[in-house]
Amino acid sequence: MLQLKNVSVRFGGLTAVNNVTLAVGTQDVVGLVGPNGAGKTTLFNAISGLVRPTSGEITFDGADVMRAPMYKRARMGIGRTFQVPQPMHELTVRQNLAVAQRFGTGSVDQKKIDEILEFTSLAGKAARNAATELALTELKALEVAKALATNPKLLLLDEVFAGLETTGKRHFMSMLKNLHDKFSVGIIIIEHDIETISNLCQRVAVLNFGELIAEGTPEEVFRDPAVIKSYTGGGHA
Ligand SMILES: Nc1ncnc2c1ncn2[C@@H]1O[C@H](COP(=O)(O)OP(=O)(O)OP(=O)(O)O)[C@@H](O)[C@H]1O
Repeated sequence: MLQLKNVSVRFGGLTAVNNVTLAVGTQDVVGLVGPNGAGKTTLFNAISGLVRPTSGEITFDGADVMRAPMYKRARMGIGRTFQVPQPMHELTVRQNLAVAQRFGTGSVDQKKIDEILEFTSLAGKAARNAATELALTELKALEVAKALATNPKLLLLDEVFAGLETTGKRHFMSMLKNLHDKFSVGIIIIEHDIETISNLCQRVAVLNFGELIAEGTPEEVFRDPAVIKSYTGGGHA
């Protein structure tokens, strides 16, 4: 469904993503890992339309999306979260979901919003101000809820576990484990914790200095010497 072919993103002299080729289907839950600065978020930005690749091809359900703006990609089914939660200020949790839903689908469906609020354990917080009245775990859940409200076929999750305490992490883990089945979405998840990735994903892709250096099952990838070297600061594999 998502197909990247030789995608590169350069910022001036820096190549943040280098010639990446990757395919992800609706049934896939793929972990995207790699050291800090490896290009993971930039790759998400390229897929969701926040940055334009310098070269390469991106197709979604067979359609070329390289020049499509973010909202068009959202309407085609590419949803995402941001590393730092970005609730819309002055709006309640429910209103945040309604805005996200309109962005992604063109209309508002309160029944679907109720379902998402329930799934993300935010039903009791629906009337709260999203920017000022939520704890970090709830803000992170709202990021996922907003992405779900856009009705994605493919969901890009950017470090949703970051900063959470053990209980919050456990809660998120069980939510994400059900997410794929409940909403029939493919998932690409950026996450640093190897155990979390191994728990959630059937496949892992590893970036290092913008290059895809390994792809396979968690067992295969995390014992690959090139991957271990990249994680232990060995630089270019
Ligand atoms: N808008 C930008 N302008 C210039 N350089 C950028 C921009 N966005 C990212 N970069 C650079 O591109 C490289 C890749 O960054 P990116 O945030 O994609 O890495 P990452 O793998 O997501 O890192 P982390 O795990 O720390 O979030 C870094 O060197 C970063 O400084």
